[in-house]
Amino acid sequence: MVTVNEAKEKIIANTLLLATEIRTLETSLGYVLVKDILASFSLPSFRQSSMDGYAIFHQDILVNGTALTITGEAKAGERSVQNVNKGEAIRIFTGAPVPDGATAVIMQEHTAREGGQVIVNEFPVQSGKNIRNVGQQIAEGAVALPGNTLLCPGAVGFLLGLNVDTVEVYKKPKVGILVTGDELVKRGDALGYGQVYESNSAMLIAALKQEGIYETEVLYAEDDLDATIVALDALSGRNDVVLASGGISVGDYDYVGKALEAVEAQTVFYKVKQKPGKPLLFARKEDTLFFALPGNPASSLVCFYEYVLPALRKMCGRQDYFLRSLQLPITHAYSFDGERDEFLKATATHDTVIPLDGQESFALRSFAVANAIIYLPVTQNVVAKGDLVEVHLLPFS
Ligand SMILES: Nc1nc2c(c(=O)[nH]1)N[C@H]1C(S)=C(S)[C@@H](COP(=O)(O)OP(=O)(O)OC[C@H]3O[C@@H](n4cnc5c(N)ncnc54)[C@H](O)[C@@H]3O)O[C@H]1N2
Ligand code: MOO
Repeated sequence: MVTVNEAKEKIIANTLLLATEIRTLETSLGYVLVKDILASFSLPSFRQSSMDGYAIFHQDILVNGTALTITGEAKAGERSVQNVNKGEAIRIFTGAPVPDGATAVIMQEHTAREGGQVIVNEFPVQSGKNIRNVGQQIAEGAVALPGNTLLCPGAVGFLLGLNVDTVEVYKKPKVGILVTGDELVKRGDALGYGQVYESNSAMLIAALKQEGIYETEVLYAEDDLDATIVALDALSGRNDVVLASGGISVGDYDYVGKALEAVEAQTVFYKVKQKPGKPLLFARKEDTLFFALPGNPASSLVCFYEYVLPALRKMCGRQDYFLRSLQLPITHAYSFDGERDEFLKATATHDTVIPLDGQESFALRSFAVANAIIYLPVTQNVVAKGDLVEVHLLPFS
């Protein structure tokens, strides 16, 4: 039996980076860059107006109400290089190239048009006003995004603006799920006495999708050692991570531990001082990781978020692999006995955390509305209303 922190350390120490691949930018959301990306040209690549108005030479404006002669027009997409001379103005629009000689753009609202002239109702005018300079966002040759950046929608847009069309990223893992339990019934089938609908595989697949992991497969094994070995062997041969659901406790029909031994996966730890999820087993065979998740649905999901998800994120190159953690005051007093740290399903608001009713490991009802997990180590087994507690935010929050 290991502590929660020991379990996390052992998992992270046994998790290696996956291979890399080249992806188009459009399919790279949620992937992590392997190397720095350099800007192959400056952004903006030309001096750009940030307003609709008039491009002028700012030193022409010596008093409020100065009149300038309009000599041309520059709209966004203008391809010819224009020029502004002293005493002149060029009508200009947002995003258009600023004519040579212009040192400021006066926004339209600060001007009045009188025939061929524009009256500038602004004084003094700063040099560079409303002009985006070449390279103001990023200069040619500079690091546009460093290696290890997790690609978000903003990153996709930024890189496309730099004409980057493919990126080298860490692959996402293939995940195999083994479902055990003779009491389980597939959805759609009639539910007999003593049976429950199999829901862990769909729940785990949903949690994987939230991480952008879509290459998943599910195998079912009846409560039988040989069947469990055959299924585990098949899954371990073609996946980076294998999640087993159920059959990991001490009952006569719990075969997952023995089957892991039979497929020569080395147990790194079995059992964690925690509630729920005590019988969690973590094993490794070469680069393949095995997590035997306790069958109780809430135990399975807590173990997924606290242990599996950090490993998956680390494999994909992420450096912030644990759930985001913060301290919040708890809204209700809570205490527990025993020697196991507790994870409580909870609702976190911007300034408090509410522990939910229904913390039993078979109950998913609380998880269905939770956006956070409260982590209470045994050293904090009595908390009063308002005490600060450690809160782990779930990915959807
Ligand atoms: N004598 C002991 N008994 C148990 C201990 C213990 O230390 N000594 N630990 C308990 C704890 S804690 C947990 S958690 C469970 C874990 O047991 P298993 O991993 O072997 O899980 P199962 O027995 O297969 O199932 C438990 C429970 O969850 C339901 N289940 C399982 N799989 C699914 C699924 N895919 N979809 C929906 N529901 C599922 C199953 O029907 C059971 O009700 O062991 C305790 N016992
Ligand atoms: O892992 Mo168990 O979840 O304490 O029922």
